[in-house]
Amino acid sequence: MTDLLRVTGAVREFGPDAGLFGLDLTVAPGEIHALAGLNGAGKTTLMRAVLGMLRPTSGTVHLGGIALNDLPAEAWGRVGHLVDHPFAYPELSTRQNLELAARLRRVAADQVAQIVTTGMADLGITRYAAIRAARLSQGNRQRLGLTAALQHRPRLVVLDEPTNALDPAGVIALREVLLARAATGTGVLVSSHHLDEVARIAHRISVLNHGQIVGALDPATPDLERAFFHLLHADDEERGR
Ligand SMILES: Nc1ncnc2c1ncn2[C@@H]1O[C@H](COP(=O)(O)OP(=O)(O)OP(=O)(O)O)[C@@H](O)[C@H]1O
Repeated sequence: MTDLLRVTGAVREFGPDAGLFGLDLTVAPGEIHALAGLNGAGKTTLMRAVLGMLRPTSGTVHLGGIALNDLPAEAWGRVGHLVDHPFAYPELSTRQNLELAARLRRVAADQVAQIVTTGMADLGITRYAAIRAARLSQGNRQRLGLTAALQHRPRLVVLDEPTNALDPAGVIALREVLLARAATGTGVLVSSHHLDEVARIAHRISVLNHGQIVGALDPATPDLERAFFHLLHADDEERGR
């Protein structure tokens, strides 16, 4: 089966210790692949490279077997992402923002209302449908961004620290949506600092350190935190740090 995402040898150096340094990664259909790593390890940079927001100086990114440069515009309608801060027009309501997001993802006009209604219910923001984005709390703004990333039922989902600012109910709602989507073949690349939460949803956890994947964690490992630091320390020792 073709991987929904394949990154091969991605390099993008910002400095001797910052960027991506020959990174390989895949996401298969139905797989939730989590990235864990300390601040500055390169998780966001990797996601930005995957989404064409920055260009690796070498290496390749393929989505559904097609190189990023050759990807037809409509293929982006099968991708959903939330990287950096959730974007929303402050003067538009939650529903209006989501309608726009759906149209940008090429959802047919006669399906937009239904998709937005279902998306808001999935992430628990229906009661804020008529509220202007400028008035939303940080967590509800995050839910709006997540709904925009997920409502059009993309085949590949890329989420950078999606539980940021979410309350426990939001964390559970997101978990349920991601698990349900993966069960129907969606591939998910997700970064998080919350190893316990990652362990609940991920099929695979890759650990990034200094722009490289230095190992994998088994989500069923009882003491994930310990295993995570063990991998990091072993890598740092190898690098002589
Ligand atoms: N556009 C840029 N110009 C220069 N340096 C950059 C740029 N983007 C990222 N970096 C640097 O690359 C490194 C990796 O940053 P990145 O944001 O990918 O880390 P991260 O793993 O997502 O960290 P965090 O967990 O803090 O979000 C950092 O040292 C960062 O300062």
